[in-house]
Formats: sequence, C-alpha cells, structure tokens
Amino acid sequence: MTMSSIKIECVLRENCRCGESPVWEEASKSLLFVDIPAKKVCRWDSLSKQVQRVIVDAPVSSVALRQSGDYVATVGTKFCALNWANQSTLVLATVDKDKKNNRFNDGKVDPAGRYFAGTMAEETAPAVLERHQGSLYSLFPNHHVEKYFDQVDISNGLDWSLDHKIFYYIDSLSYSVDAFDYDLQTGKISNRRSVYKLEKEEQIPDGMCIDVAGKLWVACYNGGRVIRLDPETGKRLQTVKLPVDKTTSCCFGGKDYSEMYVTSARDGLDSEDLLRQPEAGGIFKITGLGVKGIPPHPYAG
Ligand SMILES: O=C(O)[C@H](O)[C@@H](O)[C@H](O)[C@H](O)CO
Ligand SMILES: [Zn+2]
Repeated sequence: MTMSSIKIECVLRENCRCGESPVWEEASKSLLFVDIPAKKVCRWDSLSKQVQRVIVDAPVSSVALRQSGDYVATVGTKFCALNWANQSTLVLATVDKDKKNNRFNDGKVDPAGRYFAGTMAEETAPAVLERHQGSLYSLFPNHHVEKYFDQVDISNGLDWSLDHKIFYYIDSLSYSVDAFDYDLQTGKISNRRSVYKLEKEEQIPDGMCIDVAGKLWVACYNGGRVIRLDPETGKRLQTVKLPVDKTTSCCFGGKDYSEMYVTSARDGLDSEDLLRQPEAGGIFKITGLGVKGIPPHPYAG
C-alpha cells in the first residue's frame, strides 16, 4: 500500500461564472484560467497569491502558452494572440463564420505546438443549447486552420497520449471519453472510438488532462469530482470529490507538476445551492495524489 493523504483546498475564491482552461505557467509559477461568460482571463501567482485579470471583448473559452512569449486564447469564434502587458488581443484566425450563435469552447496545444479547440452553440442555460452545431479545429503554427469534424454538441476536454500517438477528446453530451489515432507529424486524427462511458452519478464529462502514467483525469460537471481513467482498460481507477458540484476542468501544476488544479462554475446554481457551496466558482488545489502531470505545450506560432 502507498501512503495517500489527499488534501483539497480552495486557493482562490474567484466566483467564476464558468471557470475553465486551467494552465500552469512554470516561468511565473502561476495558474492561468478563464471565466468564459465574464470574458475574463486570469493569472493567479501561486507565490504572492495575487490575481491579474484581462477582460476581452467576447466569451473567452481557453488560454494557452505561446512559444514566443505571452499567450494565445480562443475568444468568441476567433483564435487570438493575447498580449498580457497591453491587455490586447490580435486575431489570428476566425472559424464558424456562418454560425453566428457559435463560440469556441475548450482548447489545448498539442505536443507539436498546434492549438486545438472546438466550438459549440451558445447555451441558454448550462448544457441547454442547439445541438450538433460545433466542430473541432486546430490552428497550425503558420496560422492555417484545420477542421477535423462537425456535428459536435459541446466540444470539451482534450489531451494527447505520452507517446503522442493518441488524441483524447470529449464531446460532453455524448457522455463519453473518446480516442483517435494521432499523427503528430501531420496533425491528422483517425479511427474514433470510446474509451470510457460516464456513469450516471458522474454526470457530464468536461475538461481533461493526462498524468505521467498515461492515465486521464476528467472533471465531471455537476458531478463535483475528478475521475482518473485508464484509457487502455476502460476502467475508472480513482474518484476525488470536491466541495462544489460544477467542477469544469483540471490540470497539473506546482512543484514538478505534483499538484492538481481544478476550476469550477457558479452559473446554474440557485441561491440555496450557493449557500451550501460558497466556494463555487473558485480554484481548487489537490495535493497528495501521488502522481504527477506533464508541462503544457506552448503554441509554436
Ligand atoms: O465550460 C464548458 O465546457 C461549457 O462552456 C460549460 O457551459 C459547461 O461546462 C457545460 O454546460 C457542461 O456541459
Ligand atoms: Zn469545458
């Protein structure tokens, strides 16, 4: 038996309406994340505990590091460069031009520096939206946009296997974690299959990340938990419950990527729910998991 002393702490009560896209930036020992409907990108300094916030002009659904410094983000239906010091964005590419009610949702950079992100119809309430309106895209380092497939409901969590040969992907309303064969050289995906179907109490699969053992961590929206999955056996290995129901995404960070950070949401909770979970919309840190993560890949363009 290994010693396990899991500790969960709300490190920042940000009251996010929909916190998402946690990303550890080692250079600044900070956690970046977004609050989608608040149109806000935040950077929480883990040493000073101070937060900096940049407001953009449309819902911002993901943020990522950039090789040349600064960040990239998905804003509305645009892939943008984000200049932190100037608090300004520059459009790199636009998608879904024929779908005025769409916006980007979750995004992450692949091991070759391509920025993957999918879209969805804007929600009228959490998980209430016109279905099959989304698509999955990636922004190549030369700013070319590749479209992979359409008919997506809520494009969400994504990550790559440690050998870069598999792309993992979640369309939330399929209640499934899927895998594709991945060609890192070309950025092409093929052979979609399901590696895990969520159980009823696990609710809606949302953001996801991989650990150094190649296992997947999935934040369960409305499930108040993150679950650890073995994509090879299709089995759930672990459940870690959090003190808020709307857990939205997770990433590893901190010393040697040994801590897990989890974002959460307040939207969709009524006043009674909020009394029972006052930290809803906060950022949580989980320590003592006994497994580490891997550094995020920066966008190469
Ligand atoms: O953050 C996201 O991925 C979506 O934008 C959110 O709105 C919720 O997670 C979704 O409603 C859950 O299904
Ligand atoms: Zn999400």
